[in-house]
Amino acid sequence: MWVLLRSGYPLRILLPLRGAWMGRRGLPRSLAPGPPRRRYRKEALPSLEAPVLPVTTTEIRQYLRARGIPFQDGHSCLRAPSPFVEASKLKDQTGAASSFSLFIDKTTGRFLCMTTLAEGSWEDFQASVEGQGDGAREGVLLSEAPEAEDSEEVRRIWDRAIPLWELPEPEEAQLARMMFGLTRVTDDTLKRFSVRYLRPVRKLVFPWFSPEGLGLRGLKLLGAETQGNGVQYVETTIPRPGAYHNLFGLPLISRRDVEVVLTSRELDSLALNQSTGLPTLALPRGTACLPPALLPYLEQFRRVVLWLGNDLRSWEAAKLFARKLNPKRCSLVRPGDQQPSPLEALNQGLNLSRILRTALPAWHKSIVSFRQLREEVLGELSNVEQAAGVRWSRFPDLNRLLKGHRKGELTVFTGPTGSGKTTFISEYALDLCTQGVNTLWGSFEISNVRLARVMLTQFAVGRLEEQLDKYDEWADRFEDLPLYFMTFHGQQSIRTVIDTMQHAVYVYDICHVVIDNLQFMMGHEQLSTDRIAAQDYIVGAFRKFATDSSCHVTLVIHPRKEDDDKELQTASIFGSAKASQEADNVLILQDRKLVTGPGKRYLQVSKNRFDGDVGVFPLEFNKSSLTFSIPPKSKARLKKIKDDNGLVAKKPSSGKKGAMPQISETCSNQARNPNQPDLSKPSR
Ligand SMILES: Nc1ncnc2c1ncn2[C@@H]1O[C@H](COP(=O)(O)OP(=O)(O)OP(=O)(O)O)[C@@H](O)[C@H]1O
Repeated sequence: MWVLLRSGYPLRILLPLRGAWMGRRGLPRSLAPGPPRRRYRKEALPSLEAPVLPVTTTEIRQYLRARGIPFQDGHSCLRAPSPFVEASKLKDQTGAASSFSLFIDKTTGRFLCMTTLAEGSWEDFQASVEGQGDGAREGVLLSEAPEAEDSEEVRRIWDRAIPLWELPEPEEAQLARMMFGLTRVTDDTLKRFSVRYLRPVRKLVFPWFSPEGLGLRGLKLLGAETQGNGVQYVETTIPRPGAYHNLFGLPLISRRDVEVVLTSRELDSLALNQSTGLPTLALPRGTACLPPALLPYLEQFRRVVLWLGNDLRSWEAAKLFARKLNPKRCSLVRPGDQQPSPLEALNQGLNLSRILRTALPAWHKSIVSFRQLREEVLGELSNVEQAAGVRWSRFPDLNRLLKGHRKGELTVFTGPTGSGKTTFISEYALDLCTQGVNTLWGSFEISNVRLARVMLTQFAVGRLEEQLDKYDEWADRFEDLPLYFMTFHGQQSIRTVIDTMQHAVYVYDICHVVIDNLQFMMGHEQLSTDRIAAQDYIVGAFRKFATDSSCHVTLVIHPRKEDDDKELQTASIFGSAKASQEADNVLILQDRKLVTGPGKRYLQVSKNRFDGDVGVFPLEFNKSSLTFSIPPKSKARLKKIKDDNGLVAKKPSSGKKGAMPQISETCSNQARNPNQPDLSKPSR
């Protein structure tokens, strides 16, 4: 595979480093290729470069027409003859399919040549068309064939793994089938998909074959661990997840197939294919993301059914992925009691073809009737907890007040200068990110290095300066988080920032963007003479982005100057009331103590559009770990007392058993602090 080390977007990816994953794979030493090794990769994308404006589909079309390059319009890509085919030594002359083998992503302009597997950015494509091709091909298209050590390991594992039915002991085979829920999956199906079993570690092995059948590119190992009454699956991929672009099942797809069912797990694809006979593909990273690099492989399908799982998160992911695939050709299987995941459905003896027939079209016109919405409303009602969003693991009080972190919302966060806003919001976002919320940071004030240092310290919950020998271990784990940083620093135009965010949502399936802070977008505005109008415009742009992209935006805004002895209120947010009206949630970091609660700060949730609960809870800062979350053991036990504001906090008690560990109180919007403006009427 070829990859480019250049892109027009000011995003920097934290690429996972190698080395430590060998331990995490849990492979026996005999299978591990020698002592742990560490290789640093080059930055995939430049930092601090002037951002290049993204290209639009119209511009791509105009460019191709102006250059006399014929093209066909596809679902997510344009297809054109590949300028890389001639240069290639491959002699694939199978006619029309290979003559239009270049796929150009309509949203990003990135290209992939299916014949040579060359890929690159829109600028690189232009460079090769405009005669700088040879240089570009040699200099920019740097070869990234699977790394030799990976290939060796892939080969070693694959050779050691055997088909399930070749296990010498029938009991062992039976146990393995039970662990993976494969009792109803036949040997024929396992054979067709070339699934093997690695006995020493009791893991299933799913191969990743090159599209042209040129060999094994990678593997996914799946382990099953019992947890309570259920089973938890643990995945490991080679290469690392960010480079693992396997659409499992691709070798079984024929060029004539026009319909496919996408699943989030290989096991589901086995079940579906066996019981319906339909072409099925499993996404490499489940519901976490649909990398655009895979879209060219899905272009041939006129209909795509997404059946990703049986929870609300799978449903949300299916809706997001359908946008990329072109909703007009997508149908979605809604989770429900009678519509579990495909493997479960097979095991329960349900009719999978019938479930597929109930799939709902993903495409909605601008005006919909309740009939089209009723299934979605039912989904929310029957999954109340999931509908409340992802819950924080470090901040139970935030769960109590906000209930969770939901897609498509705008959170405005403010607090006095230097009070610890960045530090708090860093931990708040990190908490969600560790739970699989794909996060993009826009830190305009402090450098990404400093921010990453703060986050890493919070991640390790301790000072790393004093334990540098542990640095690699923590850094390796940190790099596996779905965390990305914009490389902007200082003033930026809102248009560029929003374009970058849109790009990140498309490419990395970002669900949470943190902007620290809004003031850095004010300077470049045409309207800078009227700073309040400029801020309103910017807040409106973030609001629209959050809604349209179904992505949560957390926006840090400085407060207006107020007397030091006064607490901040919603009305203290700099600018007009627009920010608090547009926001779904307003959080205020109060730079003072909650009467006798611990810590010198407290967090106030002063608006909560989801269910109206507002309230306060104290934050205790730990200087060595830079965290505000209270470690469960040392949680202060508190008893109720009233603070000046009429809000209720609880006072530390002697720590007797049974005392409440929580120190937050909620109050409904009706019983709010009289100093707060009435926010019960949403502006939208
Ligand atoms: N509760 C706290 N007590 C003491 N120090 C803190 C606390 N919270 C953060 N700090 C420290 O104060 C410094 C400033 O914190 P931070 O940058 O998070 O504040 P901020 O509110 O974002 O600042 P600004 O208003 O400049 O954006 C950091 O060194 C941080 O470690």
